[in-house]
Amino acid sequence: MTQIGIFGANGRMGLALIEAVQQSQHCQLGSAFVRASSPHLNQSIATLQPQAPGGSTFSSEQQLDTELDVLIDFTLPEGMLGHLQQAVANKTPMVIGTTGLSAEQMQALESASQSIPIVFARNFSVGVTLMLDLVQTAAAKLADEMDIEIFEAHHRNKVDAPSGTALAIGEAIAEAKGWDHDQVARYDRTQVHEAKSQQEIGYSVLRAGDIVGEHTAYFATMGERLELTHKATSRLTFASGAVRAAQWLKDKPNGLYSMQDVLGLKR
Ligand SMILES: NC(=O)C1=CN([C@@H]2O[C@H](COP(=O)(O)OP(=O)(O)OC[C@H]3O[C@@H](n4cnc5c(N)ncnc54)[C@H](OP(=O)(O)O)[C@@H]3O)[C@@H](O)[C@H]2O)C=CC1
Ligand SMILES: O=C(O)C1=N[C@H](C(=O)O)C[C@H](O)C1
Repeated sequence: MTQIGIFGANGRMGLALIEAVQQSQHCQLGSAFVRASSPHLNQSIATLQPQAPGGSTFSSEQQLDTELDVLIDFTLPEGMLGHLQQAVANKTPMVIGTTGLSAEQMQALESASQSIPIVFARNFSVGVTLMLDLVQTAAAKLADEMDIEIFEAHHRNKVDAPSGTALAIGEAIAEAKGWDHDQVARYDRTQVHEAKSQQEIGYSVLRAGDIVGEHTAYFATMGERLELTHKATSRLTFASGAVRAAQWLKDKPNGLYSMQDVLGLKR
């Protein structure tokens, strides 16, 4: 049995991860960590997640259990970096789904992967993992005059924008086109008083209600438009993917892995 430690265990994804671990035949909930200052510290997990093992309680992220096989982090960038240092100090593999990382934070994650094995994915669903491959095929095969735009929609509480998944889709397209993503990404057109350029990936964002996560890549030209869309309707989809990644990661050598590696979809 793989013993899993979950950071941010009281969050939306944390609670879904507890459920996914419970559903897994190969994993067990080792620890459900919350901040040392959290009102949930030492509380019964069942008060927030009825699927939790009976009698289990939230514990402090400052008291990492060395018996854990894999740590999972879906928090915020600053929190994730602290947890990453703890994982490196304990030599414990880590699955990371936190989005909104800066280039420097991403670099810190990459250098940590020289010391421990890490799976990092901005979307742990099977559908989006496949979509990253499909958009690369479309970008490489469709004519250069195709306009490329990416739309994403999420719940009102999401704090980063565009979503990590939207950026992953854009980066995959830029790679297939041989473009520098930072040069071609357009996040805001309000100050741009000119027509769309041929080498431009436009992003648009919607935040409303309880939308779990929707992404569309558009490839459009005169008279036709191809849309590739993924819609997640349950956080358990991401959580099950992350638990699958944790099980896969357990005995891997140090390095940075993607969900494409986990699912065997790497080109
Ligand atoms: N890769 C993927 O497939 C997916 C990624 N995500 C990403 O996961 C992350 C979490 O999303 P979600 O669960 O909706 O967010 P929530 O706000 O519901 O939960 C965030 C959790 O992180 C904790 N946290 C925040 N900051 C810190 C910190 N500095 N130190 C320690 N803990 C901290 C919070 O603790 P507290 O309550 O005490 O503030 C809370 O437990 C986001 O980055 C989101 O984009 C989400 C879905 C899928
Ligand atoms: O914050 C979320 O909810 C989600 N975040 C990830 C992202 O930023 O792409 C993945 C998913 O779409 C849900």
